[in-house]
Amino acid sequence: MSGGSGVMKGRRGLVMGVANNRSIAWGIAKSCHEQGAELAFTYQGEALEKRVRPLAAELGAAVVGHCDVTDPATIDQVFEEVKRVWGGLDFLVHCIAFSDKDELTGRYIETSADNFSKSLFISCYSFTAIAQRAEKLMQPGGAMLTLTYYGAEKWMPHYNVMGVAKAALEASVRYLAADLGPNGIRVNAVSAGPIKTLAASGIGDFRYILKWNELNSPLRRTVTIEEVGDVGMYLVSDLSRGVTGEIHHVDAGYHVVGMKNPDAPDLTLAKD
Ligand SMILES: NC(=O)c1ccc[n+]([C@@H]2O[C@H](COP(=O)([O-])OP(=O)(O)OC[C@H]3O[C@@H](n4cnc5c(N)ncnc54)[C@H](O)[C@@H]3O)[C@@H](O)[C@H]2O)c1
Repeated sequence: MSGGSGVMKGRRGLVMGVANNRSIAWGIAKSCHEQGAELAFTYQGEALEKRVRPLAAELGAAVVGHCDVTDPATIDQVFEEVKRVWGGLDFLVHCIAFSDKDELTGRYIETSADNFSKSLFISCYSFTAIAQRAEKLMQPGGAMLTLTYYGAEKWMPHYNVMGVAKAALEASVRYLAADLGPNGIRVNAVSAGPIKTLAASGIGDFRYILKWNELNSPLRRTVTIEEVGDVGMYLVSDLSRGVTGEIHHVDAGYHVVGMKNPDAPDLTLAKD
């Protein structure tokens, strides 16, 4: 622990979705660690294992194995390992999404049935599948967190089927919160502004989206994984013990804006 006030001391959390040190999951993990949490990570496949293991070591965290959410046996294995190592779980961080890159450009209407199913399964259903396993390991005071984007609420260029998947994910946060609330387990989401990560690089014109947010958000900038991380940490800590079913925006205020900032430069200039 370095510099934190220790609000996460004694809490043990599973972080799913670290791909590298630019991942939002990594920002959340760092913040939880700084506040005293004990962490465990999963990775998706051998290529990412090489990145995740050294990062986990940096935080003195455990690595509980490979998890591909399309393979339920790997989810079961990870939760069995968490149970074996810790016996229980205080919080869960789900930062997992996928869609075919070819359909994250152009028109939503072109979405194929196959990619629709795959995107909704990985980006939305996986949170429910994981919550089913996590519930069994949690006591009252447990907390679950997922990551969403404003493209769930409003049309965004190129976000397409991911917007539909995130809308379903946000609805599932509310349903899971209602299911798990009587057991004292909370379920929330952070709606992060655009950040340059591996997943985001698959979205068409992403640089343009970043620039637009920078010029038009109330804070006139974009956000960092550390800023998302601190809010994520708050939502899985006892500080937010009265909060559940919430979609908390960490987007420099962009979601309150209804029109282009008149002082922002011309759009064609902003695209460069
Ligand atoms: N970057 C942004 O602008 C932004 C904004 C809002 C929300 N989000 C969301 O944040 C979350 C994390 O994304 P990120 O931007 O940090 O990118 P990232 O590429 O660092 O993380 C995405 C993660 O999803 C995992 N994943 C994909 N398919 C999987 C599968 N089948 N099984 C297991 N894991 C799988 C990858 O391994 C990776 O670790 C995603 O839900 C994303 O939609 C991102």
